[in-house]
Amino acid sequence: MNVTHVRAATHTYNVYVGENLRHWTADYLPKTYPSILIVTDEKVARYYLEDVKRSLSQKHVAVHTIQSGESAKSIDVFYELQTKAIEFGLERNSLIIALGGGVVGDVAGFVAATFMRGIDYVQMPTTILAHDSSVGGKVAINHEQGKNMIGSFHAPAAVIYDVTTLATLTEQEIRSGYAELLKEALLSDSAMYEAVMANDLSALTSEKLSHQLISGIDVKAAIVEADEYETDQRKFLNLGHTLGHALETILGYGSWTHGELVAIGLLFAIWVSEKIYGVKLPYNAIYRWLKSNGYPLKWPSINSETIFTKMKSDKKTVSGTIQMVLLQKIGHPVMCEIDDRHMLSYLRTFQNELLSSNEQGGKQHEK
Ligand SMILES: NC(=O)c1ccc[n+]([C@@H]2O[C@H](COP(=O)([O-])OP(=O)(O)OC[C@H]3O[C@@H](n4cnc5c(N)ncnc54)[C@H](O)[C@@H]3O)[C@@H](O)[C@H]2O)c1
Ligand SMILES: O=C(O)C(=O)C[C@@H](O)[C@H](O)[C@H](O)COP(=O)(O)O
Ligand SMILES: [Zn+2]
Repeated sequence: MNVTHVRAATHTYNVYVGENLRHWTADYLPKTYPSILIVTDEKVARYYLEDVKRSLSQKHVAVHTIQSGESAKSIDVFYELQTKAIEFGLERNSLIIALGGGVVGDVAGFVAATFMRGIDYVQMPTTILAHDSSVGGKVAINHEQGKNMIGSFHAPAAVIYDVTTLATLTEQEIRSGYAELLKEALLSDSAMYEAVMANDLSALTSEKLSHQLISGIDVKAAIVEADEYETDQRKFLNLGHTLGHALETILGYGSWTHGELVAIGLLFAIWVSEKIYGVKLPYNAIYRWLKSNGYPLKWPSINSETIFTKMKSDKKTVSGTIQMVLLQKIGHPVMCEIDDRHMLSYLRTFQNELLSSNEQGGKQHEK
């Protein structure tokens, strides 16, 4: 088992990564809690809920199972969970366990952040993507006009990541989660980037995957430790998300996965970086890797103006100007202010280039 200690400015907690940890949940909780509410989703419940319940058998435990998928990051599910917490009798010293992927973690975490003005919660991630979402304390629900618009920072009391649960993920969810690993690699260094790109997702061993998840968690933890509340370098963790979040909102939550759209957003960020800084980044290699691993790299049927308008409501926009995370080279992210005229033109040209490379089966892109 691997333990990463996250020592952020105002919170310290452990991230445990290992096999079968769900059978020993009580051993990894930071303290004893008189009552616990487990929040999970209907798919995860089928596979793993009983194991977690059994591992807490001596406690006062209730379960609330929400629908599976992005649509659960809603004000209705948030309210439903608050009602459950009140009716079950959760108190200030109680615990919420978020057993599931990023959706369960984000909505249950936001309930924990706000119930009685904040109680403890523990993340038990069950997706590859949730190596990212379970660390760092960003919790939120969506507004129909914008992704994660209603939320808070609320650090977990611990993260218990049982990597054996990843065996039941679909190929699409493996791809989605791996996009965030690619993001962390691009923020980190060439060694991690090469290691991530060296894998064909259909042949990924659980040993290699665990190793890479730990690297991803370490990258994320280091950034969160340096800037817990995103006043500065934590913004870099949004690489690929300016476009990704806009598309997710416009397409309707859950019609594409978060990671699939982050993957397109990463390509766009790299493409814009090459244009603005005149640098050569591995656009072609990443395009080919994504393509050969089955990522849907088609441009969704939305025009650039609509996407541009949505991008302007990104959380990093300052005084109406889009601030986008770009790369000067691998491991060197920068924040770049992009005026409206340039951003619109980048979106249009990138859309056309992506379309034509898809038609030609991945034509080499020229800087
Ligand atoms: N808070 C953060 O820092 C942060 C970071 C990245 C992403 N996110 C958020 O995370 C969400 C995406 O998370 P996700 O990709 O984990 O989605 P998810 O939670 O919807 O899980 C994806 C799907 O896999 C199923 N599933 C989960 N675990 C499974 C398992 N072990 N076996 C089989 N099926 C399983 C779920 O039921 C769901 O259908 C987005 O809302 C995104 O905004 C948050
Ligand atoms: O932890 C962070 O900080 C991130 O930006 C991680 C992202 O992968 C994640 O999708 C996050 O929820 C986006 O945050 P937001 O503030 O842009 O909603
Ligand atoms: Zn993300």
